Order: sequence, then C-alpha cells, then structure tokens
Amino acid sequence: MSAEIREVLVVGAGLMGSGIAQVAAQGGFQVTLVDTGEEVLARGLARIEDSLTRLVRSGRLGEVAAADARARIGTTTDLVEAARGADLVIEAIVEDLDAKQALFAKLGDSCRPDVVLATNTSQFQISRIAEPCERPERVIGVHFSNPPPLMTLVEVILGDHTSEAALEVTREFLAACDREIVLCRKDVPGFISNRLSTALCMEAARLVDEGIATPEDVDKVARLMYGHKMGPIATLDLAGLDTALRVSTALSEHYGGDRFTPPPILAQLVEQSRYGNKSGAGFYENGSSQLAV
Ligand SMILES: C[C@H](O)CC(=O)SCCNC(=O)CCNC(=O)[C@H](O)C(C)(C)COP(=O)(O)OP(=O)(O)OC[C@H]1O[C@@H](n2cnc3c(N)ncnc32)[C@H](O)[C@@H]1OP(=O)(O)O
Ligand SMILES: NC(=O)c1ccc[n+]([C@@H]2O[C@H](COP(=O)([O-])OP(=O)(O)OC[C@H]3O[C@@H](n4cnc5c(N)ncnc54)[C@H](O)[C@@H]3O)[C@@H](O)[C@H]2O)c1
Repeated sequence: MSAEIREVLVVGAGLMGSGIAQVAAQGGFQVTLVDTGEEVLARGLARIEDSLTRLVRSGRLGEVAAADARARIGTTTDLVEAARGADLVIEAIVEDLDAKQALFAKLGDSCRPDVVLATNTSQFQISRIAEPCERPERVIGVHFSNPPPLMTLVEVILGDHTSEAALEVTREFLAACDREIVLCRKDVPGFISNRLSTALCMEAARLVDEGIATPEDVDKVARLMYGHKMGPIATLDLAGLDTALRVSTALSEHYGGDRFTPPPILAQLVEQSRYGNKSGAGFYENGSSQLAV
C-alpha cells in the first residue's frame, strides 16, 4: 500500500465532497473533485470559495494559505481519467448502496491496485460497498462530520477485510489534514456517530411531528439543558433532510424497532423539496420554523 499521497480524488461535489476537497487542499494535497455535471461542480467550488472566505475573515486561515488551497483544487466529470492519477480516493456521492457499489466497481478497475479507496458513507457497512472490488482490503470508511472545514472529528471504520496498511495510509492522510480520529472497530451500520445521532434526531423529529413542541423548543432543550452546540432539528437541516431520511430508513430497516424510524414529517418535508439549509428551507426557514405545531 503506497503511503506516498500527492493526488487526492474526491468523488461527489455536494455538501460533504466539496468540504472534504477543501480540507484535503488545506492539508497540502492536490485535489481533483469529480461529479456528474459542470453545474454541480461549479456549486461545489462556490461552496469552497465561501468557506475559505469565511475562514480568512474570522482569522482562522491566512490569505496566502487560502489562495494556495484554492489553487490545489481542480474539477472534472471524467472519473476514469481522474482515477488513473489518484493516490487516494474519497467517495462522497449520494447515500445509495447501488450507486456506491457501481462507483467502487469502476474505481477498482481504474485506480492503481495499491490505492486506498475510502467512503464517506453515513451508515452503510464498508464491506457491502467493497463487494464489487477485487481487493476489498483497500476499502475503508472515512466518515467526516458536517461541515468538514470546521469539524475536526473523522470517524474511521474498518470493513471486514480492511488491511492494516490501508488504515495506516488513512491515518497519515488525516493527520496531515489536522483531523482527530475515532476508530469504529466493527463494520456495523451507522458506526458510532450515526447510531447516536440518528436515534436522537429521529426522536426530536417525532416530538415535532406529534405536535408536542416546536423545532425551536426541541433545539433549545438540547442546547440549554444538555449543552449541545446545535439542537437535533437544526442538525437535521444542516445535514440535509434527504440524506437524513435515507440514513434513518436504512438504519431502521437493519436494526428494526423504533429507535431509528423516521416520523412522517421527514418524508413530507423531502416531498416538498425542503431539504434543509442546502435548499434554503427544511424544518426551519430564515432562522425560524414555519411548521404549525
Ligand atoms: C449525517 C452525517 O453522516 C453525520 C453528520 O455530519 S451530522 C452533522 C454533525 N455536525 C454537527 O452536529 C454540527 C454541530 N454544530 C457545530 O459544531 C457548530 O454549530 C458549527 C461549527 C456548525 C457552527 O458554529 P457556530 O458557532 O454554532 O455557528 P456560527 O456562528 O454560524 O458560525 C461560527 C463561525 O463559523 C463560520 N462558518 C460556518 N460554516 C462555515 C463553513 N462551512 N466554512 C467556514 N466557516 C464557516 C461562520 O461564518 C462563523 O464565522 P464568524 O465567527 O466569523 O462569524
Ligand atoms: N450531509 C451530511 O451531514 C453528511 C455527513 C457525513 C457523511 N455524509 C455522507 O456523505 C455522502 C454525500 O452526502 P452529501 O450531504 O454531500 O450529499 P449531496 O446530495 O450534497 O451531494 C452528493 C453529490 O454526489 C453527486 N453524485 C451522485 N452520484 C454520483 C456519481 N455516480 N458520481 C459522481 N458524483 C455523484 C451528486 O451530483 C451530488 O453533487 C453521503 O454518503 C452521505 O450520507 C453526509
């Protein structure tokens, strides 16, 4: 397994892929960001630009470092060509197992055999995603927190076949990016973070769905009673309600019982294209909820 990483390929230029590309570029790596069309890539670059500007404005990043990071990021829609030159791949496409497996089949064929293939999945078992790869030992979970440029924690997940060498390369890369690691030692759906977070967020959504409390009051309890930085309803809007619905549905199907089951309000909001912050409205709109409870 090559520990010499220069070129990082990030697949998916959405909320997470753009943030991960930015983190890798700030860590000194050359980054290629791939998505399915030029428009999505442009939106991803705009998100990176906005984030770098905010980091500079708040004094957390120097202007030269921001310009250097910006210059290290290229974009393309040609996955196969980009995969040929990659030393490390991080996948951040939609949370859909078929889509991820199709992508990993292509990556397995196109990348050098020593290249680590990491997935930013929120909850799928790493071994399932690695199924179409001839060498599943090089597949590993690297679950960044949203928003990646501000959140230093990355959860690393070992698949059933992940090699020590792949873990070592991943550790070195994340250390160069100044990230803190927690290790999920068993390949279970939802890992550590989303078994915790989905149970909390779905219970919070249920309180709103049942008309027991407003989103503001649910979030206030989490912030002022339990000291959370952000309430669970605001966290759902931050993560994206479409993604949260996919994650909670998959976890609920896997584990059974009620703890991860999404209440109807989540699907209703997604149906109305209220995806959260990324679409301008979710549970909240302009900082306050518009839901009749
Ligand atoms: C579903 C998945 O699988 C798992 C997940 O990732 S779930 C989501 C997990 N993430 C969380 O739970 C996030 C919890 N929230 C937080 O830690 C914090 O609220 C936060 C870091 C997001 C924002 O910090 P906070 O102080 O609360 O808010 P806010 O005042 O808006 O922002 C602080 C500063 O960060 C800046 N900022 C916000 N987002 C930014 C970004 N993406 N890039 C750069 N700067 C950013 C703001 O501009 C602001 O700058 P200023 O101090 O100069 O005004
Ligand atoms: N949103 C979060 O808070 C969060 C946090 C951690 C992990 N995740 C996980 O990260 C992944 C991405 O989530 P997101 O929130 O960035 O989603 P998103 O919807 O913002 O972005 C997904 C991107 O992937 C692109 N895409 C889809 N199929 C593709 C393909 N075959 N090839 C290239 N690009 C493709 C889409 O065009 C889109 O730009 C998901 O697996 C999600 O569960 C999300």
